[in-house]
Amino acid sequence: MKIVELNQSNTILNRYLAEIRDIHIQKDSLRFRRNIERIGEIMAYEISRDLPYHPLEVQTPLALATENVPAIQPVVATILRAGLPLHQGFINYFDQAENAFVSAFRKYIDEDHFDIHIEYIASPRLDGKTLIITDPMLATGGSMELAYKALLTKGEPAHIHVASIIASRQAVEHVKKTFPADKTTIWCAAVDPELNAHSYIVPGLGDAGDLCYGEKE
Ligand SMILES: O=P(O)(O)OC[C@H]1O[C@H](OP(=O)(O)OP(=O)(O)O)[C@H](O)[C@@H]1O
Ligand SMILES: O=c1cc[nH]c(=O)[nH]1
Ligand SMILES: [Mg+2]
Repeated sequence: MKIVELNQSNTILNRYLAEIRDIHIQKDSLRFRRNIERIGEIMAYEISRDLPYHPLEVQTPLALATENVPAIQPVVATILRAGLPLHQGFINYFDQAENAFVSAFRKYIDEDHFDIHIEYIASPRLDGKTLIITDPMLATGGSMELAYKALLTKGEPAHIHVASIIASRQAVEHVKKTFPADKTTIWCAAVDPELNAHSYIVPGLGDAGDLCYGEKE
């Protein structure tokens, strides 16, 4: 399975990544959401390199020009709620994309134990399409796996791009085990080494959903 770790290259993405991790800057929730959206735009640009292309003739005021443009538009799926600003970044670039939404949230049984609940799915048919599943945090990988399984009820995609901003090493291994190796690519801005007892990514950034939209009860 191909795994792309974008912070291994020096680009402006690393500035936005540093800002969403920063305990002081991340308190500005408008900036936090906008940084996540900007990272989504950059990830969409990077993933666009992997799409099929075909030549398109366009009429300029002076003559015909030919440009190679993406031959397909992906389906951009996201996991509510923290995925929303990342999703917006993706569709800023893939502006003709179809969209899918899945809800997944951790329901804690006690401090360190939780079940993941999927209660909502809205998706087009996925057969033969390129599916991008976006979620800023890939901690255990459980939400991503369950969201993918829920999306499979809408058909079998031809290719799957898993796009997360911060993934734990453990979650990358989990996706490798639970997604089809021959047609899945993992894209992340950073791979972090650990999970804590609460299954939060360390160093990570904290709770992405709460930082975007406030604490939930
Ligand atoms: O890899 P996992 O261990 O499943 O954890 C990652 C999930 O946790 C976060 O969502 P959360 O459950 O906090 O919901 P929220 O977006 O409503 O805050 C995040 O956006 C992922 O969906
Ligand atoms: O580190 C983590 C893990 C799950 N969800 C988050 O928002 N952050
Ligand atoms: Mg959350």
